[in-house]
Amino acid sequence: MIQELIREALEARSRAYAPYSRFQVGAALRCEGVVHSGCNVENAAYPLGTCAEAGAIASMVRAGGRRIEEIVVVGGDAPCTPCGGCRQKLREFGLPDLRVHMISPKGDVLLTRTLAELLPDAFGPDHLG
Ligand SMILES: O=c1ccn([C@H]2C[C@H](O)[C@@H](CO)O2)c(=O)[nH]1
Ligand SMILES: [Zn+2]
Repeated sequence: MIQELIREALEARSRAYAPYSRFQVGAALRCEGVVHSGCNVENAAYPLGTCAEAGAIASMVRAGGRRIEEIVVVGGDAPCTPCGGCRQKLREFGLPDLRVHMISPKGDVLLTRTLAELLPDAFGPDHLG
């Protein structure tokens, strides 16, 4: 189960475009049994760079998916915890109990957190009723 996500996250990371930070990130999520992945894509206009999580979410939405069931993120040797913006993007399609696994470049799980732990008292789609 998580093994496929780990494999795909590592594969995505190998395609990252990160010439400025040199920090390559990959993410892979499962939605209705289908795995979607993404990598960070930086830009010479620095603020326009996009995160790996955003790429995986865009792939899921393009395929018609709306619910993230589990996600794996891989960056460097320390757990690559999603940035604040990505936590909010995950909230759009993930329930508070969504498991976010952070793995090492070797594929070992370093840290697992729920989305609620990463983004407590989140503002989400429910607020707009
Ligand atoms: O969870 C994260 C954290 C960082 N990055 C990217 C953004 C930027 O390209 C590089 C350095 O911050 O890593 C991600 O893609 N996901
Ligand atoms: Zn991010």
